[in-house]
Amino acid sequence: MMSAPELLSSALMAARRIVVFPSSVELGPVLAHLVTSRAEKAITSRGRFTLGLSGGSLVSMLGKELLALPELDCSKWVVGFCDERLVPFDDPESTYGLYKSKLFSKVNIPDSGILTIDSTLSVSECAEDYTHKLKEAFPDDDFPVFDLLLLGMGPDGHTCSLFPDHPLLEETKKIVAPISDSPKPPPQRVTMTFPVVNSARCVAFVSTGGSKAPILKEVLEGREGPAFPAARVVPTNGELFWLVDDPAAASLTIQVERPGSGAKL
Ligand SMILES: O=C(O)[C@H](O)[C@@H](O)[C@H](O)[C@H](O)COP(=O)(O)O
Repeated sequence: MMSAPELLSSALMAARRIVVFPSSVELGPVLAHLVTSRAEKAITSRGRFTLGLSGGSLVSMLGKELLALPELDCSKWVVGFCDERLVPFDDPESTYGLYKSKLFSKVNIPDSGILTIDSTLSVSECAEDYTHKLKEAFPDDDFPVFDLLLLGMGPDGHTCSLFPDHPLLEETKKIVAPISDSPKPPPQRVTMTFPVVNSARCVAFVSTGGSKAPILKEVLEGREGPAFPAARVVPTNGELFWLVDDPAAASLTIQVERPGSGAKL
């Protein structure tokens, strides 16, 4: 018989869907469909779609795949950033700057629907200012409940700007936290905290490439010692997807889904 913690852990695993594609070519359109299907559902239920974005390879993938859709309507989207680097928007390291050139400038998201950081502030003021913007956008929630958060994972198991062994992993009160010692440059950033990430209605990780295989195995199949930040993403009431390609999934021994072409999540 399973113990209570084992039962809980197996229930959590059951809610998690690991979906493996041969490559980004097949993964991309499924990701785009996940975004638009959750958008449609959210707009029908609540009149708007709230989406949290991350940097890394997601920027180009989303730019390409969303712009390939024939009738993309983003007029009711509210977009925030799961984390952001404290650099000016025209700096090549700015996540907002990259999304602006690859996506925002080409779709009809209203400027008022894009929740950006103020990069002129100090890192702690920037976190407070971004907290204020999120509270205004989600006045009814203790922690903002995004319809969909798109996350990446670094080779060290970080997600958002929540890095292994960092005190921010234990944050339970703040919505947004400053970080000034990020192990990955640039060092100054702001990040959503776990209470926000785990409040989302749906969270989808996108992780591709063979360099992710060892960490993906540890994150998804467990390891001795403290869980990696990416493994601590377990939405309380929401869906959790891991969309990965074959090279990233190469070391996995747990059960995964391998959908055929035209799959919808
Ligand atoms: O702020 C950052 O330094 C990056 O955005 C980073 O957190 C990225 O999201 C992951 O490293 C995943 O990167 P890939 O999507 O390229 O795998």
